[in-house]
Amino acid sequence: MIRITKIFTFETAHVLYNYDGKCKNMHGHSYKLFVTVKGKPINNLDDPKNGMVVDFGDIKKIVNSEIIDVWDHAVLVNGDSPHQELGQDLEGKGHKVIFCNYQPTCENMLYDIAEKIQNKLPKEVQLAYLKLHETENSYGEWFAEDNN
Ligand SMILES: Nc1nc2c(c(=O)[nH]1)N=C([C@H](O)[C@H](O)COP(=O)(O)OP(=O)(O)OP(=O)(O)O)CN2
Ligand SMILES: [Zn+2]
Repeated sequence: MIRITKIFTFETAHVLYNYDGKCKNMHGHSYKLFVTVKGKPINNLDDPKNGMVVDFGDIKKIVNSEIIDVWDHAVLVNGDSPHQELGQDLEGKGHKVIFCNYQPTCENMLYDIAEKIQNKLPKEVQLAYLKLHETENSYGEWFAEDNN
């Protein structure tokens, strides 16, 4: 079994409803996301993907379409909180708003990312690990063995 990792960056704003610190204010991060999948490398001379667990390019397509294209330069708001109104106001003024059904912390974003990616991976490949940096010094991790 081999693990392979692809790294992504995206620029996203968020606002934490009822948080007791500076992040109750809308602000942005240059998020850095590490996506690690595991599987057995293909061993077949006739397969163009010979030697690969999965083509890095295929991971890129999945993560881009599920996460990066959706969240990049958007603002994440907790749609299950009074911030729903704030989000609607911004959206009405032409801004890109993502209404989450959770508080958009690093932790909850990881759960969401894991669910979205797992649903799209080929069946012979498993999501093994995610790491999401909010800042250079603050990050969360998701491990398959903790969540399956
Ligand atoms: N457990 C969590 N704590 C905090 C989260 C979070 O998602 N999970 N988020 C925030 C803020 O959104 C933001 O990330 C600020 O975090 P923090 O590390 O406190 O910010 P700094 O600017 O001090 O970061 P440095 O990298 O240390 O400069 C708050 N807490
Ligand atoms: Zn933040």
